[in-house]
Amino acid sequence: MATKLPIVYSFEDGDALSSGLDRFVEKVSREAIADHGFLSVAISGGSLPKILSKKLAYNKNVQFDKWHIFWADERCVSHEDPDSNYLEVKRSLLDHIPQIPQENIHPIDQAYAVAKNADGAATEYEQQLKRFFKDELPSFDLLLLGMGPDGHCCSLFPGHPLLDEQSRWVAPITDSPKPPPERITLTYPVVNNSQLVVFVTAGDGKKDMVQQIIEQPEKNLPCQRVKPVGNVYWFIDHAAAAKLRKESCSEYKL
Ligand SMILES: O=C1O[C@H](COP(=O)(O)O)[C@@H](O)[C@H](O)[C@H]1O
Repeated sequence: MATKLPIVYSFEDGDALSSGLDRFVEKVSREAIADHGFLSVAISGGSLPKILSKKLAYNKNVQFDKWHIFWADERCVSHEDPDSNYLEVKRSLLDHIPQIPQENIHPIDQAYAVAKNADGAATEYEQQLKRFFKDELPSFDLLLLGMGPDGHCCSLFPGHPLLDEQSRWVAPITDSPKPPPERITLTYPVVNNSQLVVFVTAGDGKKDMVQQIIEQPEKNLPCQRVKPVGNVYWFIDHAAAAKLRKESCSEYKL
């Protein structure tokens, strides 16, 4: 079977990137809700939540009351800690959208996180997924992922044994090269059973890695191992796209 190439959209600046992403997410949400009544989405931390929320948090055309929000990875810290991916998504998105029912927001368990018990937190999060997806391998409508400067996504780091995890849906990590060391992450069986994956990244500091990931597939970096059921999209700004060949980018149209 032919390998599907990622679809790359490059935008003039941060504002244009957020607007383009907003329209795309609105469309994915509308289609998922029309198809099965809800949108299941897992979101990363890092720089993504702010870029995502800039426009989406004020979008009145999205049926947020039908959203179920999960985390693609999380750090084992309290929900009030500045390192918490939950806190970042809460502040930038959830606090502006009261329509999302509290029971539709699915963060990591606080007690395990505060105790830095990554194994307990991963096991408990897997239970949350089992309840929501009725014991079937999770099939998110949408994964919104960031990309670290080393090419990591979720908390799946280059060269780490977790890249080969096949049995757990959510895995603990206690030696993350990027602090904090204790985290949990979705694994590839779940990531690659998603319907759509959207990578979002911006800035000059990401341009070398974006070029490698898009134009040197043989590197087998963590972001390159993401092969969902549907397409992989990249939403980036011109600064992050600076080293890409023109042919690597597509015209953005919905
Ligand atoms: O540690 C993490 O880093 C990545 C990338 O973050 P960024 O700030 O370079 O965008 C993020 O996607 C992941 O969720 C987070 O835990």
